[in-house]
Amino acid sequence: SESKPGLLMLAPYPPADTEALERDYTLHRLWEAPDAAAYLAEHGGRIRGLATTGVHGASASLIAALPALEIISCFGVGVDAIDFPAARARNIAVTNTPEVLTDDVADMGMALLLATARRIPEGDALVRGGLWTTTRLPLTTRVTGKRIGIVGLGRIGSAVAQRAAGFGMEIAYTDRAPIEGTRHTFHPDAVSLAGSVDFLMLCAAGGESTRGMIGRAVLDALGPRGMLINICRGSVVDEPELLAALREKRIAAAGLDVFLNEPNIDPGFLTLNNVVLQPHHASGTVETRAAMGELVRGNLAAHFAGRALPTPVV
Ligand SMILES: O=C(O)C(=O)[C@@H](O)[C@H](O)[C@H](O)CO
Repeated sequence: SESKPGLLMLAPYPPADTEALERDYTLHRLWEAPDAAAYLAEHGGRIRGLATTGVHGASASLIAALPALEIISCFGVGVDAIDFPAARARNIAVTNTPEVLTDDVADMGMALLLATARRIPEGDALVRGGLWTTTRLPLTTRVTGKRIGIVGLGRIGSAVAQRAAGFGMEIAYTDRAPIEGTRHTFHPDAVSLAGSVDFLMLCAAGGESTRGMIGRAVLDALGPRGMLINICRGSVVDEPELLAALREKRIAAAGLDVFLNEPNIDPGFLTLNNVVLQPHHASGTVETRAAMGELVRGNLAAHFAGRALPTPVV
């Protein structure tokens, strides 16, 4: 039997995190297996832990292929890629990395909002292209004092609100229900919210309950001067509708860190000049990824030592 618990990794972690895990676990790197199904058939019975990411999660079929699985530890706060009914049915613990990434993700939200409103990538391209002597960047859109609508006033949404307040912005939000103790204006749905703001910031959890919630009605309510920022999950947006709204200028612009089918996103985004694109990197700072790695290891170590889990997903 393996002296160190078998740990299956679905996607590479930062090298320092993989090295640290290697010390305490028998690592199985599924992405290196030429035939994943054959690999799981051979080694699945010895896997007690599963190390996932916010994007590479645990399906019901993968969980079924791991009869000895005890814990799923996600390198990320978003657990929409994990099949919870399948995990619960086997009493498998699930953990994630909340809080440590909140500030960086909220910072990316404001960075995308400012880059989109002030057309910073276009200005950068104009100067690099040597066009400054002949071309003027069109006048852009003010952010300070404008109205922002936050879809999902959780940890990240609240951190965005805090930053938006620093820009003197008027803050409104929608969520499943009004949030106790907040002074921001509540809207019962995203259409009503979008109709009353200049910027719509998406900070909702992914998964079935929010899939495609930002569709044509919300985009048309946001309108031809409105801008959409997405720092949560591509699945929250009806992407073909977003592409059409951007092409037809039914909304002014968008700043996007997340998409459907990452990293093979819809090529329709690549030719638009009214969208700022990022490679799902909102938590991608040295500081935050190190803290996320520590939490992943902390949860695994606690589980295998029979201690309380630091950040269980309940
Ligand atoms: O936390 C999440 O849910 C994320 O999506 C991101 O912080 C990570 O980039 C992702 O988990 C990849 O590791």
